[in-house]
Amino acid sequence: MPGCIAPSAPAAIASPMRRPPWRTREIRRASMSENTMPHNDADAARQARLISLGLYERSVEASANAMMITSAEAPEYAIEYVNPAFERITGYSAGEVIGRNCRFLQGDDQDQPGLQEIRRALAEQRATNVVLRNYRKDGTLFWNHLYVAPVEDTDGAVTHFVASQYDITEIKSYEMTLRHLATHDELTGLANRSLLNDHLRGAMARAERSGSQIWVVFLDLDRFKVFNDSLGHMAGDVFLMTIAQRLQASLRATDLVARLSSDEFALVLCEQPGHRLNFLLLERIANAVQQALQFDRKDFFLTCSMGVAIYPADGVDAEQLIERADMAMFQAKERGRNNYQFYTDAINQRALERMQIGSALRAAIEREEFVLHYQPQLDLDSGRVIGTEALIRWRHPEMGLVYPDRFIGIAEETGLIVAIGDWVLRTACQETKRLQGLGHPDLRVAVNLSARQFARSDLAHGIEAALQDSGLEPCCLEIEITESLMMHDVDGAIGSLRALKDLGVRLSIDDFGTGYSSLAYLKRFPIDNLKIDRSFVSDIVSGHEEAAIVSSIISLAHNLRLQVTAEGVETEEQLAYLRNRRCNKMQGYLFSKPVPAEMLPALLGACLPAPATAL
Ligand SMILES: Nc1nc2c(ncn2[C@@H]2O[C@@H]3COP(=O)(O)O[C@H]4[C@@H](O)[C@H](n5cnc6c(=O)[nH]c(N)nc65)O[C@@H]4COP(=O)(O)O[C@H]3[C@H]2O)c(=O)[nH]1
Repeated sequence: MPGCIAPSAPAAIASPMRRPPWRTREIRRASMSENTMPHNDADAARQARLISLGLYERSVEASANAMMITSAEAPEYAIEYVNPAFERITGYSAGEVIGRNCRFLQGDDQDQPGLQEIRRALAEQRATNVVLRNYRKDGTLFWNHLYVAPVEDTDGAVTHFVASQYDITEIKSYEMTLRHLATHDELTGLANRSLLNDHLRGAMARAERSGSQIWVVFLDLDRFKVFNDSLGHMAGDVFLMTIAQRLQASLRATDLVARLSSDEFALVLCEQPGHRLNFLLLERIANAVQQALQFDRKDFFLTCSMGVAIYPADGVDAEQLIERADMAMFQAKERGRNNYQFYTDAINQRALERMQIGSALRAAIEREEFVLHYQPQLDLDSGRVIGTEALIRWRHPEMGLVYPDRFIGIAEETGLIVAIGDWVLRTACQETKRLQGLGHPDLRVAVNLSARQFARSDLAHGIEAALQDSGLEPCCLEIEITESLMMHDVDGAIGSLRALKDLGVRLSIDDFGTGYSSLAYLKRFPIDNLKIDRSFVSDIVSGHEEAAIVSSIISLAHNLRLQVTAEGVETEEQLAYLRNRRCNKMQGYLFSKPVPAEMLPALLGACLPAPATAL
């Protein structure tokens, strides 16, 4: 049989034979019937006739499947007969194989579970079937579904084994293709999440035995979406394939790289004896990602953020390790991207809080737990309040007053920001209209818009509805959009801004100076106002660089006929500096913190002190 029992003595080489030497149970019965059974037994007579015609023999010869008959004598089980199909499939002639044990069909590939089953079946003289990897004479692999059965003589003693072989290579390769598809990412050919989980579980079992560590790295490409959206999906695919190859090239063969979703990858790094895992490996990975990517004969550069969870310290099951590495990656993103973070309990705590906030936010909309505070904005020439900025707060039943930095990002991720933003817009318009009726007819209000709101096609329609329902004049509403939000898709932003401008509302760029505005774009945006970010204002008196930036923003804005608002003004010195540079408006704790709507009337009549001597 293929692969049976190691020979101890050389096999007796029988002469090549074509005649099958067996008698199966039926044949035996039939042949007996010729001599011993009554002539009126029609079945027995038919059997006997078939034998006399040599039909069995010729059928075996004609079979499309390989057939082989071996002696039942251990240990060699020498081949006594092979049919023409065997010769065709294996490439061996009958003369080359007769007398040999058939283990040559497996070559060096002897460690196959099927072979052990065959050995057992031969020893126990019973039938069995197994699948084996066999090799043709020219060395090529074929998958063999082998069926083996004992053949008895007239006395019931097993004298031979007969084996029929089915070449199932095609089915196997189809099966393997299906398995590959089910466990690999189609675009990059990397492992997918299911293979990652299996691999990680295996690696953990090995690491437990050897007492070594595993690092699970969650890697996310920074701003990949911007590239994908602006250059097109073809460029995105090229980048992903290149990065997949680079990641694989920067790791060892025992490590694994998987692609989890569009621009997310997971790496399983296993410690090898004498080589501790260390941060240099992470730097090598970051460096591989950072190399120039080519598309359309141009160079592009991407960075990545990574989170690391360590087995066994940070978790002992695969899903948990991946999840914790993901949390750490999120922290790396929050810390400004292009860096890596190791998982800590504090990160877990933050992630839990984010989850709690996320689910509580849903209920907050229905329970009307949000409230707007308003921070006055003042004209620096007259010193008078000309408007306010509406800033959302959440009156959480247990957490108390929650500030937007803790929940706006989560609302943005979950999509709840659309409903929240709509509420802010309507409430700000209504409350401002009410204040106008209290003797401040020109009072304006500025409202922040999030990325998701800005991306909605019905944005202008929503704003128009809020204005109509409240009765507020469009010129009294200022929409604030952050600089980075507009730079993601400049042409799209220009289109959306024009639609808003057509309504008659004022437009302002928030946090100006923190993004990466190309100043060339600025004049293409139909905007009215630039708000200088608080981080520059806070250092204008002490920091030369910040002062120079603020000065340049003001003159740039004036050249483009835009107004400028400085936010976060806290001191008289800052105010004096801004007045001196002819900044138009200010907002900050120096005059007032954001206050509830009820407290605004008392502030609206107040004034900034008159300018002192110029700086
Ligand atoms: N240290 C200091 N801080 C000052 C001073 N003057 C004003 N601030 C704070 O600076 C932030 C100004 O708002 P922002 O830049 O639009 O930044 C806002 C805005 O981006 C976002 N946000 C607030 N309300 C909304 C909203 O209704 N919708 C959206 N999408 N975002 C909002 O949350 C951010 C933070 O809001 P707040 O916590 O209210 O923080 C406010 C305000 O309280 C000052 O003199 N010193």
